[in-house]
Amino acid sequence: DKQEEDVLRELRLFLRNVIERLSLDRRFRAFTKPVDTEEVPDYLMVIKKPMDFSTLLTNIDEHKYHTVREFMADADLIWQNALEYNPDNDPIDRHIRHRACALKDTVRAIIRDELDGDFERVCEEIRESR
Ligand SMILES: COC(=O)N1C[C@@H]2C[C@@H]3O[C@]2(Cc2nccnc23)C1
Repeated sequence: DKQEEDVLRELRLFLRNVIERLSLDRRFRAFTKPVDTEEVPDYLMVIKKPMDFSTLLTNIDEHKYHTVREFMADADLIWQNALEYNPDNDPIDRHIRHRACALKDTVRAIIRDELDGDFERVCEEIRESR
């Protein structure tokens, strides 16, 4: 109904704003677009569900996320994939893992500080009612 659509629209606005702020952070540049599987031919053999900020935005615009929890499941893939694909003890891998951990902490801090628990509970109620 109208009020429920207003809640879901507010959710999309919040999620878009989170991604926009992450995309402005130069530490997270490697996470803004899908890993180029022509440059990295084995990527899809290792990583079963690639994810990046541009794909999250597309998913938001396609109304794929009805709760912050559903969004977080995909957002977490970004840093989880980076830790999985870049495990080596060399400076390049360690650098991207450091950024992946920074992304994990930053997303959690934004959600903790800016998401009202009552708002997420309303989103979960709407999703369960459908
Ligand atoms: C989130 O980003 C990543 O997990 N990666 C892993 C890939 C391996 C390495 O760095 C990435 C891109 C790349 N392209 C060309 C040659 N080598 C690389 C970015």
